[in-house]
Amino acid sequence: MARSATSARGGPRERDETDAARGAESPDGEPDPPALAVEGLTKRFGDGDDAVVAVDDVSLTVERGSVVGLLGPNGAGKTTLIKCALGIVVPDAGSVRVFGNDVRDGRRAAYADVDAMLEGARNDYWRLTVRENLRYFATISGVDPDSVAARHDRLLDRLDLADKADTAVRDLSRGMKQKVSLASVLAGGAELVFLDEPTLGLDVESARTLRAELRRLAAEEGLTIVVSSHDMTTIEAVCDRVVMLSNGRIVADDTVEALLGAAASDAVRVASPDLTPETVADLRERFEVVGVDRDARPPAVTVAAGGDRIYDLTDALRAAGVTVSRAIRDVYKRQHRDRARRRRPRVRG
Ligand SMILES: Nc1ncnc2c1ncn2[C@@H]1O[C@H](COP(=O)(O)OP(=O)(O)OP(=O)(O)O)[C@@H](O)[C@H]1O
Repeated sequence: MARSATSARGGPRERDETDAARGAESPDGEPDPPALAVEGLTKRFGDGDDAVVAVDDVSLTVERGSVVGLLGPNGAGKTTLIKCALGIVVPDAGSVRVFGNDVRDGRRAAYADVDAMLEGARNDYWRLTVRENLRYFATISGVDPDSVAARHDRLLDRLDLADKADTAVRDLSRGMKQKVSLASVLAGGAELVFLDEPTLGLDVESARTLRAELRRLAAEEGLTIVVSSHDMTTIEAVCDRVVMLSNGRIVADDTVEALLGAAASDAVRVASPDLTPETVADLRERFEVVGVDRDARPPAVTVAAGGDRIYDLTDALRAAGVTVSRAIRDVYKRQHRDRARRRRPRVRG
């Protein structure tokens, strides 16, 4: 994947650390609008038979202070969705509101508190030291770097980079460079941060460290984060909520616990008002259907689809026009436990 970078923030403005600590309610007592509200977003690339609908009528709200994961296989539309949200790619249809500001009414206001790391990296300046990079990115974000010096110290400390603060980035390991990328994105005090495949290219250990530090930073700094990944481990470790994309559409939106728990248990109980006997029959041809609950509201089907098979399942559901309301694992576990108990032979003494 190409290395690219962005600063989605608006033009220069005076800003200090008190901005970042804004409350969740406006002075008139009205609840603040969500950090991100995307409505009916569609983006098509190409024309005719070659056209690809990368993002297909996606609506999504991200509340302030939440950490939301966009999960899906390569080509699912995660990067395009993020680029549309950032105004880097112009959608064919739909609207994007950032902290209540419609981006069509003015990018500067909408993106003043937003920053992003795209496609796994940010173009840090390898000849500059770590701290110089943070000061540089704060400056181009419109923030006086001296006013956020304490924040930079804290970031370096949290990311275990303090003793590398005066080292040129080119002399750091791949994992450390990635942490500098993350610190650079956070250097200007953005409140809404998009991280597209933040652990891309990292070895297992570095990825684990970055995930843990990201989770901690999100909690400590009260950030709103949208993280995209094809890797469930990253989403599971960092996010509260997961939005699963397949072929440009949202096929599931639930807590990480519910959705990834379902995948880990090798089965998914899918509830949807769109489930019909025909859909279930189609699913039986490709998957092991271990339970059908037609009387549930909405109806539900439990399908064996562990690991990457969950992507096949979401594709099949999407092809059948089924939008998943909920996916959970406990019912499946209970069913199996009960079935196993029924099958267990009695041992006579
Ligand atoms: N600039 C472009 N021109 C043409 N097609 C594109 C362009 N950008 C993305 N696409 C296509 O749109 C679809 C979604 O791509 P996108 O990069 O958004 O997916 P993704 O989920 O981020 O996957 P990956 O992790 O592989 O980047 C893919 O079929 C991709 O080939």
